[in-house]
Amino acid sequence: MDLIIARQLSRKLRNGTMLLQDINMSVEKGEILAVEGENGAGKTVLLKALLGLTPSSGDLIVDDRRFKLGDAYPIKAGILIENPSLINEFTAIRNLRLLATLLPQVTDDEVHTVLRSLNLDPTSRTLVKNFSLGMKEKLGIAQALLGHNPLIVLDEPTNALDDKSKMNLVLLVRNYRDLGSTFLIASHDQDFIKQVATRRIRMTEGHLNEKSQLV
Ligand SMILES: Nc1ncnc2c1ncn2[C@@H]1O[C@H](COP(=O)(O)OP(=O)(O)OP(=O)(O)O)[C@@H](O)[C@H]1O
Repeated sequence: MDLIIARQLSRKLRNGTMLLQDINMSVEKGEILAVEGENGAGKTVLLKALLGLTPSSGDLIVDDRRFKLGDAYPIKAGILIENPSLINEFTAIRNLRLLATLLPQVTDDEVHTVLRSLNLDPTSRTLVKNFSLGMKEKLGIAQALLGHNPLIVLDEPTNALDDKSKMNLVLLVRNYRDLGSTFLIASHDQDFIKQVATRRIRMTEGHLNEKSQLV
C-alpha cells in the first residue's frame, strides 16, 4: 500500500532553474524510506514537495487523495526539516507541551516518555537557548515523533548527534515504525541510513537516480 505517490513531480524557479525534475516515486505504508544524496542534491526540496510545503508541478497522491498546493494535507505528519522550531526562552518540556496543545490525543505521559526516549530530562529547568546543538536536534526529533503521526519526516536528523545518540535514534525509529508510523528520512549519513532504512533512494542534481524511479 502506498502512502504517497509522486508522478512527474517537478519544482521550477521563476528563473527557469529546475530544483526537482520529473520525480516518480512512492512511499509505502510502514517503510523507513531514506533519501540519500550529496549536499545540494535536492533532498530537502523533495521532502517539502512531498509534504506540499513548496510549490511543485506534477501529481501528488497522499493516502489515496489527490493533493494540490493550498489543500489541507490529507494525513497528519510529524516534521523535522532544517532547524527545529523551538522557543528559546522555554524549557524542553514546555516546548513539547506547547506542541501537544495542537495534538489532542497526546497525553502529558507521552510528552515525558518522548523526552526520556531521547535522553532529555523532562524535569530539567535549562532553557533551550542554553542547549547544545545535539540537545536542540534531539528536541526537534522529539517534536516530530510526538503523537505517533502516520507520517514522520526527518531531514538530516543526525547532523549534531554522537554515535550513541544515533544508535538510539535507529532503535526509536524502528520502534515507531512497528507502532504504525511511516518514515521518510533525508540524510547523507551513510552509517545511519544503512542501519535504519528499509529502502533507499538516491538523488543527484534534482533527479532521482534511474534505479530509484518506482512508479
Ligand atoms: N527556494 C529556493 N530558491 C532557490 N534555490 C533553492 C531554493 N530551495 C533550494 N534551492 C537550491 O536547491 C538545491 C537543492 O537544495 P536542498 O536543500 O534540497 O539540498 P539537499 O540535498 O537537502 O542538501 P543538504 O545535504 O546540504 O541539506 C540547492 O542548490 C539549493 O540552493
